[in-house]
Amino acid sequence: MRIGAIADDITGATDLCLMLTRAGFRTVQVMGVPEPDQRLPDADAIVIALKSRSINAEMAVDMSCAAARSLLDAGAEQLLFKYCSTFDSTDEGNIGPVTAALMDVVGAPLAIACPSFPEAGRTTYKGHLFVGDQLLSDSPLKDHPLNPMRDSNLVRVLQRQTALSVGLVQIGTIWQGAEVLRQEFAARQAIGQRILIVDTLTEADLRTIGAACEGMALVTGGSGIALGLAANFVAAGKVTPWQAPRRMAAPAGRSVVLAGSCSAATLGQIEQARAAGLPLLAVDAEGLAAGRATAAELASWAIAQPAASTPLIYSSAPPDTLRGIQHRLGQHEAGQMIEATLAEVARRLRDAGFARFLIAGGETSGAVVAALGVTTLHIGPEIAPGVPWTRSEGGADLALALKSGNFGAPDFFLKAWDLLEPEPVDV
Ligand SMILES: Nc1ncnc2c1ncn2[C@@H]1O[C@H](COP(=O)(O)OP(=O)(O)O)[C@@H](O)[C@H]1O
Ligand SMILES: O=C(O)[C@@H](O)C(=O)COP(=O)(O)O
Repeated sequence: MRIGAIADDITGATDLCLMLTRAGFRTVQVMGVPEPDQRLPDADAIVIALKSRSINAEMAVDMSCAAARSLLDAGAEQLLFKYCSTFDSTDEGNIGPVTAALMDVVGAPLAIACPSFPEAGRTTYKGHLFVGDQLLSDSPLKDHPLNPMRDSNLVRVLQRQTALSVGLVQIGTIWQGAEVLRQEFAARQAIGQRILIVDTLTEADLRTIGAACEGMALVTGGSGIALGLAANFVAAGKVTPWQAPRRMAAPAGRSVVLAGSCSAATLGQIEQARAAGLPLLAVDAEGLAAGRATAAELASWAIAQPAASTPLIYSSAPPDTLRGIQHRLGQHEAGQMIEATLAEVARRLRDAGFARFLIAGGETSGAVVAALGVTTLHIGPEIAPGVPWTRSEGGADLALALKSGNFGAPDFFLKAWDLLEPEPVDV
């Protein structure tokens, strides 16, 4: 194994798997911290998907370190800690505490923090994160249900989370190339800086940063950073690039979309699906809390739709509605209740013969996949930047598209299915 990665949520993990696959790596996604006797699959990269983004920092540290140790035991040459390209975290963590703990695990004196993913519009300039043309703090991420991002200055955000000294390497240094950047890393280390936010505007910058990180035991960032890291192994002849298939064989069975993301992209995708005439059902959060609505009813509604249709069940709500629900039910309580409900719906639909699931939302996907008993995902074709089709192993045999709430074009819920082939075709 060349790269062993720990992702703080499941859609982030599939995003990273797709990036590594694109770079020619045979990549497998494993769900949760492996059991001590669990043999990890043979692959160029293994990505362990955790659900550690929004939990308490101590638990996130424990899980991440355990995952790191299992990757190192399985021979990983370089560790990557993958978090969101919008740096989703709170003042308590978990990016800072997990980075610091992983640095201890591998004995790294310095780590970079590079969330940028220019292809998805995430860039960093003078340490400020942009989402498209907006500062992070002006973007829809300011209204995220669990990790509202209201400060774009990543040095400031990260410094609030860790006692380690956080520095910034600006774009001008990156443009001087990998060798100068490596010297800059050494100079920063010499003055006591331990974690460096690195500016990134383009894919070329990611490649330069990746090249400068060759041989570093630990790198942290979004999926974009994997581009350059993987290229190092290919250039060194350690990985023979593999061409991923453009379509994927999917098990026979009905299709459904379950959306628990309240991100602007998901809200737009729901409206496009509505306009296209997909059968749609909104989850009544307050009804669930009061026992007036149940997962069983939601699942029965989907089962009753025409077999050839793709029903869509969503809890997604715009910021004002969301704030009202959270005010009445509690932020985490509401989130967990909805995650548990959509997970239960998924389990019931699987039992009723649904085999093709499109799930919108990282936390939502984590809850659904756990409920379905899936342990491993094989990466299939790219639906949109950051979102591949996957096929499951462990639990039932399913085609799963796990969409980060923020990703995908408005017609994502309509077009994703076009990449699936009926069996038999090799995955
Ligand atoms: N109507 C709602 N009211 C309150 N919380 C909600 C509602 N709909 C979804 N949520 C919660 O918001 C969170 C969305 O996070 P996530 O699934 O990671 O989406 P994203 O990928 O957009 O970040 C989940 O915990 C989900 O249960
Ligand atoms: O890096 C990204 O933007 C994604 O890979 C990701 O982590 C998104 O998280 P969710 O929006 O919670 O799915």
